Amino acid sequence: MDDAVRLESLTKTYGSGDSAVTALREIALSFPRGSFTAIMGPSGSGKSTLLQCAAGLDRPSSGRVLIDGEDIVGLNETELTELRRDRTGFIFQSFNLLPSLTAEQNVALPMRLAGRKPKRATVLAALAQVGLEAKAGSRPSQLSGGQQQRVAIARALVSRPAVLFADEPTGALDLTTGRELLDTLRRLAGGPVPAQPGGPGGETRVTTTIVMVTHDPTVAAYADRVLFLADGSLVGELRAPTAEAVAARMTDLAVAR
Ligand SMILES: Nc1ncnc2c1ncn2[C@@H]1O[C@H](COP(=O)(O)OP(=O)(O)OP(=O)(O)O)[C@@H](O)[C@H]1O
Repeated sequence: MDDAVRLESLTKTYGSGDSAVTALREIALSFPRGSFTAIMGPSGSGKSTLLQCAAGLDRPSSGRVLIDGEDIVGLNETELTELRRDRTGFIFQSFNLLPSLTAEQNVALPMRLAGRKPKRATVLAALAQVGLEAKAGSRPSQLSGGQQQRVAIARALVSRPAVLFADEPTGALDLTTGRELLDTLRRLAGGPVPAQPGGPGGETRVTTTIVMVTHDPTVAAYADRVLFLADGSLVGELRAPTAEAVAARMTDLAVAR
């Protein structure tokens, strides 16, 4: 078994009776370890619902979600909390860092809140994974937006999760900063990163599995696979995507509606 995450016949319906909305229909998908997948689709197609169900933040109506081979759908609330803390990481458009804490303290916070005392070396290693070991003592106000999002990634990685879920992770960043962040994500997933003059390099390779929702074809093109959703169903996939090919598929989906 080398899937970090597997979805089997995943269906999610909100509400009931006449007002029922089926947000996901029988989705079957595998996310191999070390893969970087983008999920795209028109507004309301089920992207966020898929991410939330796969991450154990929401419960599917039927079907299975396997993380590291374990079905998480039958877990109780305590077990789900542990799963979210130990086996999955989540990053959002907003960085959600505590302004009064240093980068190092922000990264350590989830483990501390869980009553654990993370080793300093573990926290610094997570910061090193995102190229920020030199900023461990900086507070968010002393960091750029891109650096703050990297701290949020390090915080998500500190428990060495099986998978990192990202919902519009570059949404609050300018173009250049967003690209740097996507290069970081691609490096974490073990993919090739184009050489950048003066950019970071030579760091240890670690393999993370990344599942990212985005509206932007340029952002999706950083992934090694793009999945397309429409009306809750999986309607296509592109491997080794280019921004142009992704944009063309999205136009086709909009026309088909
Ligand atoms: N809590 C909820 N209660 C009822 N319906 C919901 C709920 N959350 C989502 N939906 C519905 O489920 C469908 C899928 O929503 P979802 O947010 O997953 O789509 P999305 O592709 O992420 O959209 P967007 O790109 O606009 O963020 C939509 O029809 C939405 O209205």
